[in-house]
Amino acid sequence: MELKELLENARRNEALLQRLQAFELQLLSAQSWLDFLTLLLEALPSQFELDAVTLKVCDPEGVLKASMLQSLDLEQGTLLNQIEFKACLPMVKAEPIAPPPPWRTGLGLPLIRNGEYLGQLCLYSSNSDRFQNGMATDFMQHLAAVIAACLIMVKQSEEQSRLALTDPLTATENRRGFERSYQREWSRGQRQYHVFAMVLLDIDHFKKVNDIHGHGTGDRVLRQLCKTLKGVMRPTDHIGRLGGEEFALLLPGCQPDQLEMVAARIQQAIRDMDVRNDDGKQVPITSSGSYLSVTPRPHQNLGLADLLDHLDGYLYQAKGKGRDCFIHAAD
Ligand SMILES: Nc1nc2c(ncn2[C@@H]2O[C@H](COP(=O)(O)OP(=O)(O)OP(=O)(O)O)[C@@H](O)[C@H]2O)c(=O)[nH]1
Repeated sequence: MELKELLENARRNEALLQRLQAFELQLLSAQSWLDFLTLLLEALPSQFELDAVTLKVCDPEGVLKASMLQSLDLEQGTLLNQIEFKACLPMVKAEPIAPPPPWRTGLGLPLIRNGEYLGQLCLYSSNSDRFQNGMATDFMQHLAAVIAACLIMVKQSEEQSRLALTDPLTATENRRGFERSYQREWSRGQRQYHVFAMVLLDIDHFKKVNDIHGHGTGDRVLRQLCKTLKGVMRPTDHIGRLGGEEFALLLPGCQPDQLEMVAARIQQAIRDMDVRNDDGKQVPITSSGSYLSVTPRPHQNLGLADLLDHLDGYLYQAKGKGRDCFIHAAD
């Protein structure tokens, strides 16, 4: 190789190294799946002239997928189309791989952290010279090591955020978590003219349950209630424990004409709960609630606190009507 060519190669490598280092720094500051996956699946291909990047991850228990689904909202969830979640993956080396059509060349990079094989990053190009057998892959292996470390860090950071937004007794959203879901649903509703429903419900005479049967039974009622609610609601619905025995439900896409039926179903499911006290005796449970259909409009902002205040007035009426009663919180 001539000197001029060698110098030219060295200059190209130096420029690539600098771009990789800048990219790695961005990756290291990612704290959410959205940041991490956007960098990996969108910024990486555009900054390094790749035609496609896919990620295969070892996820035998489905924990990673659940974490990503929970963190990303519906529109951001399209990022997951570029990820394959596998129960187990064969170990690969950092080397060119056969690309799926229409790509001409590909490079597979193993993601390994502390000896644990986490998955594989696949880079594809339509340039037939891009990835060739025998090529040096040390820069890219360094990038893969940083990606593997970031994958673990983001997973931990997301888990901490999830815990901060979750009620420990019932594993439903706490007030902060529910506030976040509400904000997201409100924004999505504004963009897509989506309607959603809100229900505020409260267990009747819960103080008596605690007083007569003890706090252990009271806690069991709360856990059973949330399990029951999950059974009659859609997986995309939200349950928030606002405090004590008061819960708010957010049902995206629930049409106004279905809401009364949905509320009646929830009320009946709570009546049908089979909760036992410490002596195995059945504890009858009823609840009261209020419900409302919400249509977010552009340039309007109805905060959760105002909406809950509104629902609370009707919940108070439902209690006044003798409890075991759900009321439509019409304007
Ligand atoms: N077991 C248990 N009890 C709780 C928890 N959080 C709040 N509580 C109890 O819930 C009870 C709520 O009582 P009240 O607000 O008087 O309501 P209520 O007895 O359900 O009466 P109505 O709502 O009017 O039907 C209180 O006794 C609280 O101590 C909890 O995490 N576990």
